[in-house]
Amino acid sequence: MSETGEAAAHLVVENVSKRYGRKPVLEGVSFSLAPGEVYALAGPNGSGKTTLIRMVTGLAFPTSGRVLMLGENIHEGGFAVRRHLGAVVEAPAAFYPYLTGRANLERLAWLSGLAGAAERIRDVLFALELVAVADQPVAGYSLGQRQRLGLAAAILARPKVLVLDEPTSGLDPDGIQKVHEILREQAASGVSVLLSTHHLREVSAYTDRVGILGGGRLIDEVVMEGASERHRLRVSEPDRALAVLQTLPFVDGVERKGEVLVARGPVDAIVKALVDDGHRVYEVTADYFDLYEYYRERIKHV
Ligand SMILES: Nc1ncnc2c1ncn2[C@@H]1O[C@H](COP(=O)(O)OP(=O)(O)OP(=O)(O)O)[C@@H](O)[C@H]1O
Repeated sequence: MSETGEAAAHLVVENVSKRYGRKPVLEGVSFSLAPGEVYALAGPNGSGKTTLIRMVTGLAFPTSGRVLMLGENIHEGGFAVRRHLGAVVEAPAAFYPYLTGRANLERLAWLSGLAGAAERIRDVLFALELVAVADQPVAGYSLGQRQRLGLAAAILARPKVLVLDEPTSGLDPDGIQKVHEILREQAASGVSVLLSTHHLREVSAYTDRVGILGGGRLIDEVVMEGASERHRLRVSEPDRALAVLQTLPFVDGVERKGEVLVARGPVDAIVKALVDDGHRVYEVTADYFDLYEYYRERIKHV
């Protein structure tokens, strides 16, 4: 749950469950996104990521629970709610193949009543590096160009919530970088971004939280900021140091890995506590949090 509180949240998924016939796909999924927050959904094939994304965008209905976008129920609010939403749910997004990329965007801008459309279209085509192909029919676009046009269309009307199912699938490394750059920029300008991904190492650099789906439930939520506050410490008498750290209230988890201790918490205070207790601290290094490794451990027994 967002620390910002639900009143300020751009998106609230509240106890959402989904069944297809008698088959439960999702059960009691809840999370929320504050303005400017990036939330990644991860989970094995078939764990329900696409189903959840389709419900968040109003394309599918929950069997129970609800989805609020800027405080309004997405399934009941009609256009008034959906105008806050930009989404790429099907990859590649559907466009009129015989129209140019620019003409497709013009059509979408017209449908959403966007003011200053020509300039905005120029800007998004530039941002997604599509200027060179903007006036060619979409039928001739590569998969990567189509994917980028999908993202251009999603951000066109300046949504407050951006929802993307696997936004980098099928893209080359440059295309992946481009998409990540755009998502970061969107988040920095206050847009809440929800995406599903199998590429955890790629997104871990800018995701605020990661929800791990398994067996139809949200089995874990990783707060990335906290996760990066881990350090490896090489100390004298690691067993005794471990016992000391375990008693400190500001240490949010500590374990021994061979000859080093891996501790989560404010590193200055941790080192001071050890030195005060008579330990020698030989080495302190930031412990790179490997989201992918963590994810693999978490889903092992699902
Ligand atoms: N329309 C449907 N009717 C019946 N079952 C469905 C339907 N849509 C999805 N499912 C089932 O729901 C489960 C979750 O599917 P979903 O596509 O949401 O998973 P996913 O996490 O997005 O998978 P992937 O990583 O492969 O994209 C699967 O078991 C799937 O077969």
